[in-house]
Parts: sequence; C-alpha cells; structure tokens
Amino acid sequence: MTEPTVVVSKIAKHYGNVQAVRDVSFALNEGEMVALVGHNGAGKTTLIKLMLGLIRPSSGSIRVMGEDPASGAVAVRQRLGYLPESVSFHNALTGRETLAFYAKLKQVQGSDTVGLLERVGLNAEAAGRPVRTYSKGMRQRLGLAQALLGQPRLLLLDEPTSGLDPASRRRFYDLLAELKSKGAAILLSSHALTELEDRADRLLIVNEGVAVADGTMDDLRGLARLPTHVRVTLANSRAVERLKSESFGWKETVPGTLEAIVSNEEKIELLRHVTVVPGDVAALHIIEPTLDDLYAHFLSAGKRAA
Ligand SMILES: Nc1ncnc2c1ncn2[C@@H]1O[C@H](COP(=O)(O)OP(=O)(O)OP(=O)(O)O)[C@@H](O)[C@H]1O
Repeated sequence: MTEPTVVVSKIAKHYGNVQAVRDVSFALNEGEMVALVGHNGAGKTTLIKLMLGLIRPSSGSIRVMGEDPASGAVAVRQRLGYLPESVSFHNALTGRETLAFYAKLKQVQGSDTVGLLERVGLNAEAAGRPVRTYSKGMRQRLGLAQALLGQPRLLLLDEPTSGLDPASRRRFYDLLAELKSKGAAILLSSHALTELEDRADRLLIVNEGVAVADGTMDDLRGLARLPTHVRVTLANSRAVERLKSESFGWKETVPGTLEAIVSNEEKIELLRHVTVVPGDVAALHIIEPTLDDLYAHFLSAGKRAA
C-alpha cells in the first residue's frame, strides 16, 4: 500500500497560552477528499499552516509526501497547492500575469497557465483584464488556478467556495473530483456543511483544537447513533390503522401520513412492517441524520467529554 500523502501524529500547537491544536492525529490518502470542519477558532487554519510548514508544531510530527513540511524542500512545495481563506493579489496585474508570477515563484514555469485559467472558468477576455476589475468569485477562481499550478499531489483549500455562485461551486467540485481521480489528496476546510455531505470522502471535525470525529458519513452516523426519521403516506385507512396498532410510536401528522423516529436497528424492522403489503404504501421518505445533525452531536459530545 502506498504511504499516505499526509501523516499527522499527535500534534499540538500553542501560541503563548492559547492551545490552538491539541493531540491531533490523522492521515490523508491519495485520491481522497477530506473535509475539515469546525467552529471559528477551532484550529482549522492552524492545522493547514502546520501542513504547509509555515509554522512548526509545539509537539508531535507531520509528514507531507514523506518529508517534514517545515524543512522547505522545493520538491514538496512544487507538488503542494494552497488556497488561503482570503486571497489577495496585485490589483494592477492581469489574471494571466498573476498566474505567470506564481508559476515563477513555485518554479513550475512552462505550466499551461491559459488552460488552467479556462479550467477554473476564467476565459481569455477575463484573463487579460487587471485583477482590480475582478468580482469576488473571479478572484476566488484565480486563487484556485494558482493552487492548481504544478499538478499538485496535495491540495489544501481554506474556505474555497466562499464567494462562489452555485454554478461555480458545482464546477469547482467537478474539478476537484477530476483531480482526485488522478490521485491528488485534498483537504478542504469549510463551514458549508450541506455541500460537503455528499462530496467529501471523509469528515474531520475539530472542536477547540481537538479532533472530535474522523470518518465517512456512514461511520459518523454509526458512531453518533442518532435516530432516523421515517415518513410514510398510506394508500388506505386500513393500512393506517394497521401501522398505528404497532409499536414504533407512529404519529399521524396529516390524515393518511404517519411519522416515526427510530434507531438505526429499529429502522429495518419498521420498514419490513411498512412494506408487508406493498400496495398499502403511496410514498415513503427516510430522513437520515444530516452532517449538520452529526456536527452538532459531535461538538456537544466533545464538550461533555472535556
Ligand atoms: N498567530 C497567532 N497568535 C495567537 N493566537 C493565534 C494565532 N493564530 C491563531 N491563533 C488562535 O488559535 C486558535 C485557532 O485559530 P485558527 O485560525 O486555527 O482557527 P480556525 O478554525 O481556522 O478559525 P476560522 O474558522 O475562524 O478561520 C484561535 O483561538 C486563534 O485565536
């Protein structure tokens, strides 16, 4: 098995008395997109800066592509793309000139900068305009093009979709899926939980510098054991009476529609009962806990454990 692109082992980082990160360990594998979520001040940017080698851990170790990121190895820096939370560029340069400047800085001249700009949705006309004329979304896309220089094996993206409209967000995630399929490892910090739910392979939830959960949506649902909401609309009153006489705590919310809140284990048994006469069911909705629900759960569980 190939070595993970990033291995973070028991790292802590404090700034004076502020414990920004405490005893965090995780790995980031090739072709994997991990969402890093947490409240403001939870330690997300600190973790990203540690992986970039911009700051050193107070204790613990980090390996990025097999190296200590703080050692400044050019080979690692060239294969690492970073999009900071707030992107600022020189306003007088055009998009094309900006990207050429970063390509030089990263020592990856010869990159297809025009192609990169097109991939992020900045056409030739936009690429030739000074950055001062760019909208927030266009700046964000230019930032992304900058992060994609040199075909990175690791992408660290801090709030990458803030400022992007829905169509640009979709396009952005399509681009990430393509990079992932080519083996890039992606760590994306975001507060946009709904859009991450179906897109991230794994979620890493941090709270007050501590990793309180790390896993797929299914892993987290299994750990949190939050109840599932089931809503069934029945085709006839006989079926309504049959289900109401059973033990799942059904409530008739509107005539003909029953709702129940059940554990994951009860859910299968309940569905067996609901579908015993297939013609009885007109509509069935199973509402699993969302990432929002899981996030709230792990945050409060973390607080209880502290
Ligand atoms: N250079 C610094 N000096 C002192 N304290 C710092 C410094 N950088 C970060 N901190 C503190 O470390 C903690 C974690 O900050 P960090 O920026 O990593 O949070 P974050 O999760 O990225 O927050 P946000 O979502 O608001 O960007 C906060 O309490 C912050 O005030």
